[in-house]
Amino acid sequence: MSSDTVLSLSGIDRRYGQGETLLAILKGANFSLRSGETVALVAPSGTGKSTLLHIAGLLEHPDAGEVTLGGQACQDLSDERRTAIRRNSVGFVYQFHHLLPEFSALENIMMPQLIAGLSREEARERAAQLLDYMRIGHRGEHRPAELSGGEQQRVAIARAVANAPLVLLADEPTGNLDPETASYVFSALEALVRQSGLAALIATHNHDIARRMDRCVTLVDGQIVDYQI
Ligand SMILES: Nc1ncnc2c1ncn2[C@@H]1O[C@H](COP(=O)(O)OP(=O)(O)OP(=O)(O)O)[C@@H](O)[C@H]1O
Repeated sequence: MSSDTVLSLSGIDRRYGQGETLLAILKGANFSLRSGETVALVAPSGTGKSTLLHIAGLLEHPDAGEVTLGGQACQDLSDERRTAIRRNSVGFVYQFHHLLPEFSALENIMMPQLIAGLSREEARERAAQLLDYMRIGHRGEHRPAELSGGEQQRVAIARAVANAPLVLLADEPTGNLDPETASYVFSALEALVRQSGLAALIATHNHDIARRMDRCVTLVDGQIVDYQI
């Protein structure tokens, strides 16, 4: 593993079901992501993109193999330790925003920072900066339901990077938006990732988005392989 590798997956197996319903989704999959690198994961529906992101982000255990995040091998760690590493090292963005409905945009972005131990003042300042960066600084006091889909997703992106993670994992981050809004929101995400030097693995069906990444990979028969668009 090279010294600037921030995420590596090695020999990952993941199966669901058993007997006649056994589905082998990942079969000895290998992947590594370097510091500051952006990678698109483009693969047909049902081939295991979400599964792969969940395993990479320590939300799910593989049946075999090792996930190394920031140089730390994670497979045999306790759930508490895995949760701590996930909180510090990984930012997630999903297709649907998953913002907490009863909190304002600003509070949603503050939340992971407060959990990480920052003071309210520090968290608020960083959240406000991120909202400004995403060009929705004026919507900070609004709750998610009062925001448009594109605005909600920009808040979710800001929340994902609020703790300055090592890696951003995004699962169809603009999949729920119309093409024009998707392009705008993705540009905001890309600018944020590039500006902060974040490494990102982004699952998308959108080839225009995938082309903007440093490289593309796909899933073929449970393996992660390079993909040319
Ligand atoms: N908990 C589970 N139990 C059983 N099967 C599952 C489970 N989670 C996922 N699968 C199956 O594993 C396969 C891969 O699912 P996954 O969600 O990773 O695919 P995907 O490539 O992200 O799909 P999409 O592009 O449609 O979101 C699918 O066939 C799915 O039905």
